[in-house]
Amino acid sequence: MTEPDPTEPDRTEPDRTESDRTESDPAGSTPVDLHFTEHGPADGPTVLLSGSLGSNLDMWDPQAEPLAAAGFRVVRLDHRGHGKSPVPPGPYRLADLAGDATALLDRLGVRRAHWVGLSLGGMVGMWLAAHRPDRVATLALCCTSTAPGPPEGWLDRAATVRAEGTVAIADAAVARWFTPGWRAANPDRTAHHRAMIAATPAEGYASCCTAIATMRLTGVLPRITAPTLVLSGAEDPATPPDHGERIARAVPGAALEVVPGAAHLGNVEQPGRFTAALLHHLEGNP
Ligand SMILES: O=C(O)CCC(=O)CC(=O)O
Repeated sequence: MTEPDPTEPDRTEPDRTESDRTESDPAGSTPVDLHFTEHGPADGPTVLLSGSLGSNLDMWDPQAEPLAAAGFRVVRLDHRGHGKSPVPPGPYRLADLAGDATALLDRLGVRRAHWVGLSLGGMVGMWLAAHRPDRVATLALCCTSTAPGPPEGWLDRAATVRAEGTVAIADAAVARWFTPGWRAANPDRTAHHRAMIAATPAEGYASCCTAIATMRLTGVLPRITAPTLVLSGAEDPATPPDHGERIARAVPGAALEVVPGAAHLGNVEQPGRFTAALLHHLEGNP
Protein backbone atom coordinates (compact mmCIF):
# COMPACT_ATOMS: atom_id res chain seq x y z
CA MET A 1 0.00 0.00 0.00
CA THR A 2 1.16 3.50 -0.74
CA GLU A 3 1.14 5.75 2.29
CA PRO A 4 -1.03 8.85 2.05
CA ASP A 5 1.25 11.72 1.18
CA PRO A 6 0.58 14.70 3.46
CA THR A 7 2.30 17.08 1.04
CA GLU A 8 -0.07 16.38 -1.80
CA PRO A 9 -3.59 16.62 -0.38
CA ASP A 10 -5.12 17.44 -3.73
CA ARG A 11 -3.22 14.71 -5.56
CA THR A 12 -4.43 11.70 -3.57
CA GLU A 13 -7.63 11.15 -5.53
CA PRO A 14 -7.14 9.25 -8.78
CA ASP A 15 -7.18 11.60 -11.75
CA ARG A 16 -9.99 10.10 -13.78
CA THR A 17 -9.20 12.16 -16.83
CA GLU A 18 -5.54 11.18 -16.80
CA SER A 19 -6.19 7.49 -16.16
CA ASP A 20 -9.01 7.31 -18.71
CA ARG A 21 -6.83 8.91 -21.33
CA THR A 22 -3.78 6.86 -20.50
CA GLU A 23 -5.71 3.60 -20.60
CA SER A 24 -7.19 4.34 -23.97
CA ASP A 25 -4.12 6.17 -25.31
CA PRO A 26 -1.04 5.02 -23.43
CA ALA A 27 1.31 6.89 -25.73
CA GLY A 28 -0.32 10.27 -25.03
CA SER A 29 -0.78 12.79 -27.84
CA THR A 30 0.92 12.53 -31.23
CA PRO A 31 4.62 12.05 -30.47
CA VAL A 32 7.19 14.52 -31.70
CA ASP A 33 10.63 13.53 -33.04
CA LEU A 34 12.87 14.32 -30.11
CA HIS A 35 16.38 15.66 -30.56
CA PHE A 36 18.92 13.23 -29.14
CA THR A 37 22.60 12.30 -29.13
CA GLU A 38 24.29 8.92 -28.86
CA HIS A 39 27.56 7.83 -27.29
CA GLY A 40 29.09 4.39 -26.87
CA PRO A 41 28.75 1.08 -28.66
CA ALA A 42 25.64 0.78 -30.85
CA ASP A 43 25.19 -2.83 -29.72
CA GLY A 44 25.49 -2.06 -26.00
CA PRO A 45 22.52 -2.04 -23.61
CA THR A 46 20.71 1.28 -24.10
CA VAL A 47 20.68 3.83 -21.29
CA LEU A 48 18.31 6.72 -21.86
CA LEU A 49 19.15 9.94 -20.01
CA SER A 50 16.19 12.28 -19.48
CA GLY A 51 16.71 15.62 -17.79
CA SER A 52 15.13 18.32 -15.71
CA LEU A 53 12.72 21.10 -16.51
CA GLY A 54 14.61 23.95 -18.20
CA SER A 55 17.59 21.83 -19.22
CA ASN A 56 18.93 20.43 -22.45
CA LEU A 57 20.82 17.22 -22.95
CA ASP A 58 24.15 18.90 -22.12
CA MET A 59 23.19 18.53 -18.46
CA TRP A 60 24.30 14.90 -18.81
CA ASP A 61 27.85 15.78 -19.93
CA PRO A 62 29.36 14.35 -16.70
CA GLN A 63 27.73 10.93 -17.24
CA ALA A 64 27.71 10.42 -21.04
CA GLU A 65 31.34 9.39 -21.56
CA PRO A 66 31.77 7.30 -18.37
CA LEU A 67 28.63 5.29 -19.11
CA ALA A 68 29.67 4.85 -22.75
CA ALA A 69 33.14 3.73 -21.64
CA ALA A 70 31.46 1.07 -19.50
CA GLY A 71 29.87 -0.40 -22.65
CA PHE A 72 26.47 1.25 -22.65
CA ARG A 73 24.78 2.83 -25.66
CA VAL A 74 24.02 6.19 -24.10
CA VAL A 75 21.08 8.10 -25.58
CA ARG A 76 20.44 11.60 -24.28
CA LEU A 77 17.20 13.32 -25.19
CA ASP A 78 15.76 16.82 -25.13
CA HIS A 79 12.17 16.79 -23.85
CA ARG A 80 9.55 18.35 -26.14
CA GLY A 81 9.70 22.12 -25.76
CA HIS A 82 13.33 21.91 -24.61
CA GLY A 83 16.76 22.14 -26.23
CA LYS A 84 16.60 21.35 -29.94
CA SER A 85 13.39 19.30 -29.81
CA PRO A 86 10.16 20.55 -31.40
CA VAL A 87 7.89 22.83 -29.36
CA PRO A 88 4.30 21.71 -29.92
CA PRO A 89 1.64 23.93 -28.37
CA GLY A 90 0.85 22.98 -24.77
CA PRO A 91 -0.18 22.16 -22.21
CA TYR A 92 1.61 18.82 -22.00
CA ARG A 93 1.04 15.73 -19.86
CA LEU A 94 3.60 13.24 -18.61
CA ALA A 95 1.95 10.77 -21.00
CA ASP A 96 2.93 13.03 -23.91
CA LEU A 97 6.58 13.20 -22.84
CA ALA A 98 6.64 9.44 -22.25
CA GLY A 99 5.09 8.87 -25.70
CA ASP A 100 7.84 10.95 -27.29
CA ALA A 101 10.46 8.82 -25.53
CA THR A 102 8.92 5.52 -26.62
CA ALA A 103 8.69 6.85 -30.19
CA LEU A 104 12.42 7.64 -29.98
CA LEU A 105 13.13 4.11 -28.76
CA ASP A 106 11.10 2.80 -31.71
CA ARG A 107 13.14 4.96 -34.10
CA LEU A 108 16.34 3.56 -32.60
CA GLY A 109 15.07 -0.04 -32.74
CA VAL A 110 15.30 -0.40 -28.95
CA ARG A 111 12.65 -2.50 -27.22
CA ARG A 112 13.69 -1.83 -23.60
CA ALA A 113 16.01 0.79 -22.19
CA HIS A 114 17.54 1.55 -18.83
CA TRP A 115 15.87 4.82 -17.84
CA VAL A 116 17.87 7.44 -15.95
CA GLY A 117 15.79 10.52 -15.24
CA LEU A 118 16.45 13.60 -13.15
CA SER A 119 13.51 15.55 -11.75
CA LEU A 120 11.06 15.95 -14.69
CA GLY A 121 12.98 13.12 -16.38
CA GLY A 122 12.38 10.98 -13.32
CA MET A 123 8.67 11.82 -13.32
CA VAL A 124 8.42 10.69 -16.94
CA GLY A 125 10.37 7.56 -16.00
CA MET A 126 7.96 6.72 -13.17
CA TRP A 127 5.02 7.19 -15.54
CA LEU A 128 6.61 4.99 -18.20
CA ALA A 129 7.70 2.23 -15.82
CA ALA A 130 4.17 2.07 -14.38
CA HIS A 131 2.26 2.28 -17.67
CA ARG A 132 4.69 0.70 -20.15
CA PRO A 133 6.81 -1.73 -18.12
CA ASP A 134 7.74 -3.53 -21.34
CA ARG A 135 9.91 -0.53 -22.34
CA VAL A 136 11.82 -0.02 -19.07
CA ALA A 137 14.61 -2.43 -18.10
CA THR A 138 15.66 -0.54 -14.97
CA LEU A 139 14.83 2.82 -13.46
CA ALA A 140 17.11 5.41 -11.86
CA LEU A 141 15.18 8.30 -10.31
CA CYS A 142 17.47 11.22 -9.53
CA CYS A 143 16.44 14.32 -7.55
CA THR A 144 12.78 13.80 -8.28
CA SER A 145 9.37 13.72 -6.65
CA THR A 146 5.76 12.69 -7.08
CA ALA A 147 4.61 16.05 -5.64
CA PRO A 148 7.22 18.82 -5.83
CA GLY A 149 5.06 21.50 -4.24
CA PRO A 150 1.44 22.49 -4.73
CA PRO A 151 0.00 22.48 -8.27
CA GLU A 152 -0.83 26.21 -7.97
CA GLY A 153 2.86 27.03 -7.66
CA TRP A 154 3.57 25.27 -10.96
CA LEU A 155 0.67 26.99 -12.69
CA ASP A 156 1.89 30.35 -11.35
CA ARG A 157 5.39 29.61 -12.64
CA ALA A 158 3.92 28.66 -16.04
CA ALA A 159 2.01 31.95 -16.14
CA THR A 160 5.14 33.95 -15.26
CA VAL A 161 7.13 32.22 -17.98
CA ARG A 162 4.40 32.70 -20.58
CA ALA A 163 4.22 36.42 -19.70
CA GLU A 164 7.90 37.24 -19.17
CA GLY A 165 9.91 34.39 -20.68
CA THR A 166 12.18 31.81 -19.06
CA VAL A 167 14.74 34.51 -18.32
CA ALA A 168 12.38 35.69 -15.56
CA ILE A 169 12.85 32.49 -13.54
CA ALA A 170 16.43 31.61 -14.50
CA ASP A 171 18.19 33.15 -11.47
CA ALA A 172 15.83 31.50 -8.99
CA ALA A 173 16.02 28.14 -10.75
CA VAL A 174 19.81 28.03 -10.95
CA ALA A 175 19.93 28.86 -7.24
CA ARG A 176 17.94 25.65 -6.63
CA TRP A 177 20.09 23.64 -9.04
CA PHE A 178 23.39 24.15 -7.19
CA THR A 179 24.51 24.82 -3.64
CA PRO A 180 25.80 28.34 -2.86
CA GLY A 181 29.31 26.97 -2.39
CA TRP A 182 29.38 25.30 -5.80
CA ARG A 183 28.01 28.41 -7.50
CA ALA A 184 30.68 30.56 -5.87
CA ALA A 185 33.44 28.13 -6.87
CA ASN A 186 32.10 27.60 -10.42
CA PRO A 187 30.85 30.93 -11.78
CA ASP A 188 31.31 29.98 -15.44
CA ARG A 189 29.48 26.69 -15.11
CA THR A 190 26.73 28.39 -13.11
CA ALA A 191 26.37 30.97 -15.90
CA HIS A 192 26.28 28.16 -18.48
CA HIS A 193 23.40 26.43 -16.69
CA ARG A 194 21.56 29.70 -16.12
CA ALA A 195 21.82 30.37 -19.87
CA MET A 196 20.47 26.85 -20.53
CA ILE A 197 17.34 27.68 -18.53
CA ALA A 198 16.94 31.11 -20.14
CA ALA A 199 17.28 29.55 -23.63
CA THR A 200 14.42 27.10 -23.02
CA PRO A 201 11.36 28.10 -25.06
CA ALA A 202 8.70 29.67 -22.86
CA GLU A 203 5.96 27.47 -24.33
CA GLY A 204 7.96 24.33 -23.66
CA TYR A 205 8.91 25.28 -20.12
CA ALA A 206 5.41 26.47 -19.18
CA SER A 207 3.74 23.42 -20.73
CA CYS A 208 6.01 21.09 -18.75
CA CYS A 209 5.11 23.03 -15.57
CA THR A 210 1.51 22.08 -16.33
CA ALA A 211 2.53 18.43 -16.77
CA ILE A 212 4.06 18.57 -13.28
CA ALA A 213 1.03 20.38 -11.82
CA THR A 214 -1.41 17.78 -13.16
CA MET A 215 0.60 14.58 -12.74
CA ARG A 216 -0.73 11.76 -10.57
CA LEU A 217 2.09 9.38 -9.77
CA THR A 218 1.74 8.36 -6.14
CA GLY A 219 -0.90 5.70 -6.78
CA VAL A 220 0.98 4.01 -9.60
CA LEU A 221 4.35 3.55 -7.89
CA PRO A 222 3.49 0.13 -6.34
CA ARG A 223 2.93 -1.19 -9.89
CA ILE A 224 6.54 -0.60 -10.90
CA THR A 225 8.45 -3.82 -11.41
CA ALA A 226 11.71 -2.46 -12.88
CA PRO A 227 14.68 -2.60 -10.50
CA THR A 228 14.76 0.95 -9.16
CA LEU A 229 17.42 3.20 -7.66
CA VAL A 230 16.40 6.51 -6.08
CA LEU A 231 19.16 9.12 -5.78
CA SER A 232 18.57 12.32 -3.84
CA GLY A 233 20.71 15.39 -3.26
CA ALA A 234 21.07 16.02 0.48
CA GLU A 235 20.78 19.78 -0.12
CA ASP A 236 18.15 19.78 -2.87
CA PRO A 237 15.54 22.47 -2.13
CA ALA A 238 13.36 21.54 -5.13
CA THR A 239 12.94 17.79 -4.53
CA PRO A 240 14.39 17.23 -1.04
CA PRO A 241 15.52 13.81 0.18
CA ASP A 242 12.23 13.06 1.96
CA HIS A 243 10.56 13.12 -1.48
CA GLY A 244 13.03 10.47 -2.65
CA GLU A 245 12.42 8.47 0.52
CA ARG A 246 8.68 8.41 -0.18
CA ILE A 247 9.31 7.13 -3.70
CA ALA A 248 11.71 4.46 -2.46
CA ARG A 249 9.15 3.26 0.10
CA ALA A 250 6.40 3.02 -2.52
CA VAL A 251 8.30 1.30 -5.36
CA PRO A 252 8.72 -2.40 -4.52
CA GLY A 253 12.36 -3.25 -3.80
CA ALA A 254 13.71 0.22 -4.58
CA ALA A 255 17.12 1.25 -3.22
CA LEU A 256 17.78 4.78 -1.94
CA GLU A 257 21.01 6.78 -1.79
CA VAL A 258 21.26 10.34 -0.51
CA VAL A 259 24.29 12.14 -1.92
CA PRO A 260 25.89 14.78 0.33
CA GLY A 261 26.92 18.14 -1.09
CA ALA A 262 24.37 18.06 -3.91
CA ALA A 263 21.43 20.36 -4.65
CA HIS A 264 18.95 19.73 -7.49
CA LEU A 265 21.34 18.97 -10.36
CA GLY A 266 23.21 16.46 -8.25
CA ASN A 267 24.64 14.70 -11.28
CA VAL A 268 26.54 17.90 -12.16
CA GLU A 269 27.51 18.97 -8.66
CA GLN A 270 28.60 15.49 -7.47
CA PRO A 271 29.34 13.70 -10.75
CA GLY A 272 31.62 11.07 -9.20
CA ARG A 273 29.07 9.87 -6.64
CA PHE A 274 26.18 9.98 -9.10
CA THR A 275 28.00 8.18 -11.90
CA ALA A 276 29.34 5.50 -9.55
CA ALA A 277 25.87 4.87 -8.13
CA LEU A 278 24.37 4.69 -11.62
CA LEU A 279 27.03 2.27 -12.85
CA HIS A 280 26.58 0.06 -9.80
CA HIS A 281 22.82 -0.01 -10.43
CA LEU A 282 23.09 -0.61 -14.18
CA GLU A 283 25.80 -3.26 -13.98
CA GLY A 284 23.98 -5.01 -11.13
CA ASN A 285 20.78 -5.29 -13.19
CA PRO A 286 21.93 -6.31 -16.69
O1 LIG B 1 13.74 20.26 -12.34
C1 LIG B 1 12.63 19.81 -12.64
O2 LIG B 1 12.48 19.04 -13.61
C2 LIG B 1 11.44 20.14 -11.83
C3 LIG B 1 11.79 20.86 -10.56
C4 LIG B 1 12.27 22.23 -10.84
O3 LIG B 1 11.73 22.90 -11.66
C5 LIG B 1 13.45 22.67 -10.12
C6 LIG B 1 13.67 24.12 -10.37
O4 LIG B 1 14.27 24.45 -11.37
O5 LIG B 1 13.17 24.86 -9.58
